[in-house]
Amino acid sequence: MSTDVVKPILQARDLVKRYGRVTALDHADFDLMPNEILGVIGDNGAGKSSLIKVLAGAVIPDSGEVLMDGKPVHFRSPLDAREAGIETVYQDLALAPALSIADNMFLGRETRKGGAMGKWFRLLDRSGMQKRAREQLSALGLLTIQNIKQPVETLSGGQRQGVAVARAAAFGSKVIILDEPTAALGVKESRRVLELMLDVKKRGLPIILISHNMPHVFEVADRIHIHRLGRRIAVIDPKDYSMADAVAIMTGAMPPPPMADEMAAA
Ligand SMILES: Nc1ncnc2c1ncn2[C@@H]1O[C@H](COP(=O)(O)OP(=O)(O)OP(=O)(O)O)[C@@H](O)[C@H]1O
Repeated sequence: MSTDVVKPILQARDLVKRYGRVTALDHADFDLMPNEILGVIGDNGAGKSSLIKVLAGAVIPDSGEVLMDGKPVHFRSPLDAREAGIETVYQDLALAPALSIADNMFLGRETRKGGAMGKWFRLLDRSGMQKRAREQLSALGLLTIQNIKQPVETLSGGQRQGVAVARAAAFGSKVIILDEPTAALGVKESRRVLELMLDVKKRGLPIILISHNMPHVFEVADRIHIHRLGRRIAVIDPKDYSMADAVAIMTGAMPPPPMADEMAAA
């Protein structure tokens, strides 16, 4: 057996975030291991979004620290987190409906043509972007989206989610955060998005999955972080607990198991 200790790729320690009198994060900890899908569950208002926004650079905590590969990082904006390799797909997806799939994939990160003319006129490298978008979608098995020039508004909800996840996978070099990726989808579309997540994981990118959908979380997550009243109260292996147990821990009806494995990993 290998004696190497696998270290978390992304961590948070002792995060506190207050909004006036509301304490959204109350000394919250977090650990994401390389190459895992980590489910994050918790009741409404437990502080999941606040936690994820700190990790994504969208919220600056009052205190506590975030570490990547064991080193403290100080995200002042979502751009800082993106530059560190963390890509977040929020529920609203932030896609531009009238733009094509390829344009959406490169939104805000357009590549420009080389050569004197290209540089002078800052010409977009449309064919290059389309080629990369096609490669990315096909690598993730999303080839049913046939035409890369098709406007995103003509796609189904599941296909849009696919584009958003493919974009995150294309640019996220370290971590992908998915906030309720299946919330607005039907059964078949949800299935494709869950498969897509497993594909992304197979390609070596860890995923943080925030979801209220227990069957989805239990289906794909390697571990489940349970958040309650602003902090992590447990991390469970879905093989060892039932969904009913997870909900009971989440709502305080059942005491959380000790955090021993987390202590060892830290
Ligand atoms: N920008 C804000 N201003 C004021 N209060 C906020 C803000 N963001 C979050 N809160 C409060 O902080 C607490 C935690 O909210 P948060 O959205 O992080 O929880 P959540 O677990 O993601 O909830 P949900 O599952 O309902 O989305 C809640 O009481 C919420 O009302």
